Amino acid sequence: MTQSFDALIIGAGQAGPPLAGRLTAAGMTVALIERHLFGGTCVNTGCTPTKTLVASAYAAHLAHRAADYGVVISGAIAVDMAQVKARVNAVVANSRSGQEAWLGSMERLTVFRGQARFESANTLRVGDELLTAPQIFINVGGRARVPKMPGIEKIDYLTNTSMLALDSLPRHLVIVGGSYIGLEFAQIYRRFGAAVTVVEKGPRLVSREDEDISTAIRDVLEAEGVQVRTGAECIAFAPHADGASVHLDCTDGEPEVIGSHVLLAVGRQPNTDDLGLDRAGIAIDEHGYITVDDQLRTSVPGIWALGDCNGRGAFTHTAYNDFEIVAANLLDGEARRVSDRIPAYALYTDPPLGRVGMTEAQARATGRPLLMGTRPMTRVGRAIEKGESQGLIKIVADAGTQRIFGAAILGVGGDEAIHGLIDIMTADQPYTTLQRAVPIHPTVSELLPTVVGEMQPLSPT
Ligand SMILES: Cc1cc2nc3c(=O)[nH]c(=O)nc-3n(C[C@H](O)[C@H](O)[C@H](O)COP(=O)(O)OP(=O)(O)OC[C@H]3O[C@@H](n4cnc5c(N)ncnc54)[C@H](O)[C@@H]3O)c2cc1C
Ligand SMILES: NC(=O)c1ccc[n+]([C@@H]2O[C@H](COP(=O)([O-])OP(=O)(O)OC[C@H]3O[C@@H](n4cnc5c(N)ncnc54)[C@H](O)[C@@H]3O)[C@@H](O)[C@H]2O)c1
Repeated sequence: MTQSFDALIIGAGQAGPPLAGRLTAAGMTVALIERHLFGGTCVNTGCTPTKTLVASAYAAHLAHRAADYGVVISGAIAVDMAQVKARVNAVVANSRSGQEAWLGSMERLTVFRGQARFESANTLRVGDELLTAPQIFINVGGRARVPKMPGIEKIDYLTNTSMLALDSLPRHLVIVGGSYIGLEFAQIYRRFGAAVTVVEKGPRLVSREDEDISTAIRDVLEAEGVQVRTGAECIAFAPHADGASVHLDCTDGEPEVIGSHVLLAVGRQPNTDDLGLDRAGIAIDEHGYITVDDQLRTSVPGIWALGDCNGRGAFTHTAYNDFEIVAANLLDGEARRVSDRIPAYALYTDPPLGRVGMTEAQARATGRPLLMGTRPMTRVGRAIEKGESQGLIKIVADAGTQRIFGAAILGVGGDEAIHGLIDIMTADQPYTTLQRAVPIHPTVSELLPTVVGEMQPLSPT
């Protein structure tokens, strides 16, 4: 039997549930289909568990540094990995069950458990059920990409999902991929006491960032004992008595690393391959991302794609912003667009990297006259007082319009302090407005007016 609704939502990740809330509140009947865990990637295998692990790793790190603060710990410092995992599981379970309870209590919402597939442009199949609606919202997210790499099928590799099942310390964790996922896990497990090697095929870590930022992050990780191997262009795997061997073709260093565990962190791929998109005629790009316009409409009228699966963002806040855009356009008579979004994100190494807008390289590529200000965290009082003065602040602005183009705050509290700049960019105000504010002392944010006040013309190179 076919059941009819006003709208269907596929996926209970970051955009689907709040959209269900808005649509049902507007009086619509909605079916939401989830095949696995409520909360999707962020809650279950992404942000929430990893940032909970970051907190445990920070505690371990600080315990080892206790003497720097005049604190005496008598006896050995140990990490109980089973306890660490139990803490993660509790935080995740709490978040997931909150999400599930919220959806369960939503009037006019029917939740289906199972894999949704398109039968046509207005009908989905979920097991034996056929669901139909004039509007369909796709929020299917993504999963770890496992590229064809020589020997990969012969070893037991881990992904961000299976990493979370570990409740003992790897002897030597080899991480393939030196970007967000790889670097967060690298520092976490190094601080827990594992030997860690990061193998990155590119010439530097987090290559989307400017070179000075990449270098500063590498310095932080290496100072803690993480081995970094960049330029690893010819990676191959083979089973080994101690786990797995990873053959490298790096410009320097040993040509082989033996790891007890191998984590693949080489990017994500959208969950669009088993959705029956072709039966609805929904266009995808060459990587499987659903093609959308500036208002997140797919190539088929009445069908939208939100979150990681549309390739327009890869973060929880961008997925949530997709929900806000679609809801505003459909229900509030607004005309919000993805292209109005100022890119911002954080990398949760310690210290974290807070980022907004363009990198210096991207700003230079505009050809506009630029101003740039930088300040090492060794000249930020709050960082010195906390004994955490690694990193730097860097702000680039348009010399003509006085608008900030972008900024990076790699330093203690950088993930929070960056919001002062996100806000002024969103308000479309000149950087001089920042200099009228009276920031609180002592904070990292209080140095932002100083950095913009000291900006100098950037010579073209
Ligand atoms: C290790 C890691 C750490 C991360 N840390 C951060 C961070 O600190 N900050 C940040 O902003 N982002 C972070 N991210 C990224 C963030 O998790 C994602 O951007 C976000 O979860 C995307 O949300 P989404 O709603 O698009 O998809 P998801 O959260 O992936 O949700 C999609 C849902 O759809 C369901 N689904 C898929 N196909 C079907 C189908 N056919 N039928 C029914 N249901 C289906 C899935 O089961 C899933 O529940 C991290 C990611 C990883 C992997
Ligand atoms: N703090 C956060 O917000 C956060 C944290 C983790 C993940 N995420 C999200 O998850 C997404 C995926 O993260 P990711 O780190 O897996 O992917 P990524 O796409 O950011 O980086 C993949 C890295 O792997 C390298 N690589 C690719 N193929 C390789 C190979 N064969 N051998 C060695 N290195 C190789 C790339 O050069 C790149 O540095 C991110 O785009 C981000 O949106 C966000």
